[in-house]
Amino acid sequence: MAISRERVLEELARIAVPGGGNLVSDDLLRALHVDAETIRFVIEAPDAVVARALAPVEAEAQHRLSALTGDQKVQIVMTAPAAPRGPAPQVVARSGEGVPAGAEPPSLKIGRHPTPQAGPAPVSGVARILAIGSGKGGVGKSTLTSNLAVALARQGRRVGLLDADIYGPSQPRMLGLTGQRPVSDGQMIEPLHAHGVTVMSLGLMMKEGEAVVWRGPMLMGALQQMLNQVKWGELDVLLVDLPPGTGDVQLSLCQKAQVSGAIIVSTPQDVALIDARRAIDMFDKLKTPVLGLVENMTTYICPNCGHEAHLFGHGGVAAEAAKLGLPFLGEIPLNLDVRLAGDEGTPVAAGDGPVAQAFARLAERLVAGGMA
Ligand SMILES: Nc1ncnc2c1ncn2[C@@H]1O[C@H](COP(=O)(O)OP(=O)(O)OP(=O)(O)O)[C@@H](O)[C@H]1O
Repeated sequence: MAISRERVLEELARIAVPGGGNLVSDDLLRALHVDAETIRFVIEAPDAVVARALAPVEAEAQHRLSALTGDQKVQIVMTAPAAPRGPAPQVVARSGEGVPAGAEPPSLKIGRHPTPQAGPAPVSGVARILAIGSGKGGVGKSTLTSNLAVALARQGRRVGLLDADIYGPSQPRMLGLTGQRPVSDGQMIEPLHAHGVTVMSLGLMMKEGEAVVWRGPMLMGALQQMLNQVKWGELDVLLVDLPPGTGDVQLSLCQKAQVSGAIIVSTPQDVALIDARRAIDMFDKLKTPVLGLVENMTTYICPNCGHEAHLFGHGGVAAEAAKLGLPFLGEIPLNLDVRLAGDEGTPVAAGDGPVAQAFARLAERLVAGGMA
């Protein structure tokens, strides 16, 4: 049985932490994400000493939640803010996906302090950087990014994809790269290639079973390395798959790189749209142009009877785009093949059929508009 976000919070509020209080009342939880398949969150300790003291609390949370739900995978990450100085991030982390068993991460140390730079800089050889964002997790941002990348590559564009979703890097799985590691000569990283797309993921740089959460300067340094120490080659467009929400990664990316624009993905429900508006506000504040909105998981057509249903509503994102005076870039149907293809490592956009066509239309629109 899958349990709700409210039930997760209720259970976590029962877990006492050293010194009194509980995980919820002491405001130690970050980035809680609950969907039918996953319960994921970060426990953020004020420092590394407290993080170590909280290890039994993390274990209890893992145990309690796993006992409550048979269906959802429970992924907990413990982190403490980076120290003001020092080369390595203070990570006290476990769990995570996309990291192949047994494989060693490349020798290049990722997660150092950023090197000073005057302002957002271009990435050598990369003509455009597009940030793919969403206010809310689980709306299909990573799915859209991988499929859009493949659709653009099929139209002859030279495409790169940077998976910067540090809370759950899923691109290695979605693009069929699980088990592969990029190599590095200690200075530069050789990216991977899948379905015509040049790919790099923060997830590929981590040790097995580790989900690293950087904050502030460490995160900025890691992103800077992903942008400048990866041999991207000549690209027409680099798509950056952001974590959900409005956090440090978004901020770091827009401060460090000349981002041409952001595309916001949302499902049509009001709750998702409220979060999408927050993401749009954030990009406005960061002076990154929002190029448009995409509605995901729109119309569902029953494969058996052809009946058309709108499980999450329909048209909400187009209406919101019109209200905000932003382009509506297109809609992607809710379709089982999208998930299955993503799980199997060959995005649906690599094949034929109505969903592949929907991604192809989106890609055409971006190319025609000079955005990709
Ligand atoms: N159009 C669609 N039809 C069917 N399933 C979809 C569709 N879009 C996404 N999904 C599925 O929904 C789930 C969440 O998608 P995805 O991981 O892309 O979301 P996300 O917004 O990137 O989430 P997060 O930011 O939390 O990683 C995945 O299992 C994916 O296969």
